[in-house]
Amino acid sequence: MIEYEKLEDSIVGFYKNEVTVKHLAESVEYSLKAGGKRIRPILFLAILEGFGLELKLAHYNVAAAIEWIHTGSLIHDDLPAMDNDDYRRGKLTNHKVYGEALAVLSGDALFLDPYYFIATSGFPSVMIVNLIRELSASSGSLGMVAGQVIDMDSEGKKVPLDFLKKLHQLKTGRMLTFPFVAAGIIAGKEVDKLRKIGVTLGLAFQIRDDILDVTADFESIGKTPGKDILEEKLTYVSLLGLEEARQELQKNLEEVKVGLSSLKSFNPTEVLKIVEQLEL
Ligand SMILES: CC(C)=CCC/C(C)=C/COP(=O)(O)OP(=O)(O)O
Ligand SMILES: C=C(C)CCOP(=O)(O)OP(=O)(O)O
Repeated sequence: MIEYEKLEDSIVGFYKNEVTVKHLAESVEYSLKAGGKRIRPILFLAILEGFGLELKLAHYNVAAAIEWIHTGSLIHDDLPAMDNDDYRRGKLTNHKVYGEALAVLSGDALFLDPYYFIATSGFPSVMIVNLIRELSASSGSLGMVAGQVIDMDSEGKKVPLDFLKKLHQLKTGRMLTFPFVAAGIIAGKEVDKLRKIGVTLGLAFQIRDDILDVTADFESIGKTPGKDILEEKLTYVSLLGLEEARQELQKNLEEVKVGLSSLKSFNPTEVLKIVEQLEL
């Protein structure tokens, strides 16, 4: 059973107890504690359990590291130089409260601290190297950052669906694929198959976010709806329309479910529940 309090302790404990620069710790904690669905760390822990592993502190710490990079990316994504958003997770964005300089540095901390946390997790050295390689490739210039650059370049442009799919897979998909790959590395199980499932889930997740931007209200998403249209963002909805975007979401989620059910020595029940919650 995932212990959600333990997960929260791993996510905020390092900043609360070990970071001595007070306003840095406060700014990072503000964004970490603002809420958020925690889908990436929860997926990671649920996959480990699906393979029959008993969850230990080191697993919770890797889960926290995933949430740190994700939260750092949201702080940077909201900056005036990027999406210029005032609200995130139902609260004012980090730069609105702490100013742009500390917001940039808080994001920097959240991008870099995971490597310290994973390196000191106590896993065997080879496993640590593999986790670090995958996390860097998922979040840096081979993954999320590349996706964000392409996303910014694409504002106001019309491009083929394949291009948008690639963009979504880099910007959002990689950080949702990492929980699958990391769990595979730690459990010593089918990493290639898990990676494929993660890529599909990551794409589905961003299609869902594109749909919610048009259909949801502030209370349910905790951020200003309608921003994609305002900023002329390239989305599944702008390219395909709402109905086809919904169909694409469902198609990808079904593919994920089939993939999960095909894994050997794996109980997919809990992970399937998370996937089903993404249906709209
Ligand atoms: C390196 C950086 C800064 C990466 C940001 C990655 C990311 C997933 C941003 C959110 O996407 P979005 O803008 O589509 O979502 P939201 O609607 O939540 O802002
Ligand atoms: C990748 C995208 C679409 C940005 C938001 O991610 P989440 O929807 O997971 O945001 P939180 O719940 O963590 O706030």
